[in-house]
Amino acid sequence: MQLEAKNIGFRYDNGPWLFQGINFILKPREIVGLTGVSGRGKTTFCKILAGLEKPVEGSITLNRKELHRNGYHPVQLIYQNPEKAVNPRWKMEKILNEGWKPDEELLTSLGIEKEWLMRWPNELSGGELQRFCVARALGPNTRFLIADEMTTMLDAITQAQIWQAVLEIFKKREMGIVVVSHEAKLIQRLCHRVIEINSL
Ligand SMILES: Nc1ncnc2c1ncn2[C@@H]1O[C@H](COP(=O)(O)OP(=O)(O)OP(=O)(O)O)[C@@H](O)[C@H]1O
Repeated sequence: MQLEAKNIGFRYDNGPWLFQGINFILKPREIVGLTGVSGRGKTTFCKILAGLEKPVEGSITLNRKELHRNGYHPVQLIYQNPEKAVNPRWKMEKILNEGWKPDEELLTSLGIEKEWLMRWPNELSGGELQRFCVARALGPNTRFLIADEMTTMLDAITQAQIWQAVLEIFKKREMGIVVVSHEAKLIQRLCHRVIEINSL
């Protein structure tokens, strides 16, 4: 099982190319850091990897097969801002169970309190909301996780708790993870290798 980006090129509308000719392979049990100057297209590349944006050139394959957007996607993306990733008209319980039903053990390891399930998204802090987005993304069919500044907005304790829970699942399930972060220390601590988007 491998996630492969082949010869990827992208530009918005008819604007300048953000990047071209990107080749990248992510394997199970691998954590890869993705860095690069702001605005070079890290988030855009993450969206392409997760099938949320179509590349203008090249292809994304999982086990050499093209990915389709119907059903639960095996490549899950977590953004920096959880508010943008949830439906504000749904209560947290519905948001959590959108793709699968996370078990108690996962909820506890992510520090999600039962009482939060009955709230609306705007009744939770950013850190509390992000825990839900992480739980939602870690369904049994997730093979690759793309963490785009996933814990950037959070304090050090919440950041550590979330990463500990994610790393446990990473080991159990033999997933692959891409970590986008401007924090050199976090990248150094988590990643087996680091790539720069400009040099891909
Ligand atoms: N929907 C869009 N339409 C047009 N341009 C866009 C769109 N989304 C992003 N861009 C532009 O594409 C470029 C790359 O954006 P992207 O968010 O991928 O960069 P990034 O490397 O992740 O930046 P940062 O590190 O600041 O998050 C930016 O110049 C941005 O303004």
